[in-house]
Amino acid sequence: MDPTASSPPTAAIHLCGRRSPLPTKPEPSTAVESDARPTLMDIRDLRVHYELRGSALARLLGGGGATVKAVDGVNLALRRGEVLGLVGESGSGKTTLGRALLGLVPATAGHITYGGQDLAELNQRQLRPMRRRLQMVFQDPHAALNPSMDISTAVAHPLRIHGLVGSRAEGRARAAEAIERVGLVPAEQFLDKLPVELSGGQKQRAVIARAIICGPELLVADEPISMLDMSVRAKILELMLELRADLDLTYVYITHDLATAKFFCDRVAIMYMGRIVEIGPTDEIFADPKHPYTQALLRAVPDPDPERQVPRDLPRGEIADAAAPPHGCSFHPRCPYAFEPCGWEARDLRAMFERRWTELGEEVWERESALVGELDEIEGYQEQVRLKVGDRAPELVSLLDEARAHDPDEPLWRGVESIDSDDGTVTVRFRAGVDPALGPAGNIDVACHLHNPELRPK
Ligand SMILES: Nc1ncnc2c1ncn2[C@@H]1O[C@H](COP(=O)(O)OP(=O)(O)OP(=O)(O)O)[C@@H](O)[C@H]1O
Repeated sequence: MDPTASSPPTAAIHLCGRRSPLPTKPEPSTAVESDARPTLMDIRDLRVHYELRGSALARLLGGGGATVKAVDGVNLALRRGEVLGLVGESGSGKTTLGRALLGLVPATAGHITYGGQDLAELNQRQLRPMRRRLQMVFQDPHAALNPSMDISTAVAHPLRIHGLVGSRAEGRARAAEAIERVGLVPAEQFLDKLPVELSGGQKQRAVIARAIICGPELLVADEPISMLDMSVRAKILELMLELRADLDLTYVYITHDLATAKFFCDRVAIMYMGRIVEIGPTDEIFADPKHPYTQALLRAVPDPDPERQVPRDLPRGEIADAAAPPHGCSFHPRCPYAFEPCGWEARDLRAMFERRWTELGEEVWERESALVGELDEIEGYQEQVRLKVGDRAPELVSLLDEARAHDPDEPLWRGVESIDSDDGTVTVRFRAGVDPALGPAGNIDVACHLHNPELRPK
């Protein structure tokens, strides 16, 4: 099989499976090609890491602290007027990246250049005037509106925060304009209502009115339709597209839902474990995804045609612990095409044994685990595993040979450089891993060694 071909692999990926009824994608609002647009915001090597303190007992014993690399080296030029989708599984870092772009979470490192300033270097006071140009639309419109504040006060709130209105009457008039602009007409019917009196779709319109009232340039919309009824989802996206054209907005659209990303976005960036692994024009990524993870994501989208058989293969592992990301390419433990430079390490050997014993059953597990020993000791990033088994070393070498012969297509074997036995110790050495960087594959940028001419299999 050609690993760079676009046929999707067999990994199963967790995604929101519900599809929204969507109208036909509208033509782009301007004749200017998306990639000819000027840059609105330039993000360079952005990192947002969270230090976890661990339990008091763990700290007492000298451990417990860990770092979650929620965003880990993102480079991105956001173009004025585009809709950029951030797509990925839960925990891939989409929300953290979106919030970092607005200065809502501090960057650990890197640069966010906007309006001639580096947002990553500004403190909260310095960020404040920028915030009216950078707004967020949250997933849950019910939680986003204060239940005791009427709609006109809630929508006008940002104007007051930024000192952009002189009187209450002026705030109310501006709120009425914004409310009408988002399709809540006549505005008088909504101004004095409390959120509880509005439907979910109406509330999200009010939230959008609040987001546009200060004249922003960028809206980060975090799953803005996922909590709404199917019947109103498409209407909210259509409204957002209209607002983009009328108000010259740029959107970052965060979603699990590839169907809406396909409809709504000019470009999509696929995130995995804090990094963008693929980015490019939406149509091209959907037609010919380059990264095995993107291929798996697209394969996981339910097919509306009941006649078409979509394989439902078992997932090959879960998304890894963000506090201990895999070495090299963080997708390699799940990737059916992983090969020599992808970053093999001790815990991949452990995962191979776990898969083997799950497949072959209890008897094999009992016999082989007694020989291999505690898998818990095969942990973390080590370029080699040393298993001290005394005079049973030849048996263990035979077991590893047998495991390879049983499943020669298992990618791990391509990463094993050598298996040696010496003085009662079996040493499994792995090939050195390389961190994949985003590089061009046609109009798409992809972080995968399969597309690196210097590394890909000949
Ligand atoms: N305040 C925090 N403290 C510690 N870890 C955090 C914090 N916020 C996020 N994380 C971790 O960072 C990683 C990325 O989380 P994030 O919410 O950005 O992902 P996501 O792709 O938006 O997920 P979802 O789709 O579920 O919202 C996860 O491992 C998450 O547990």
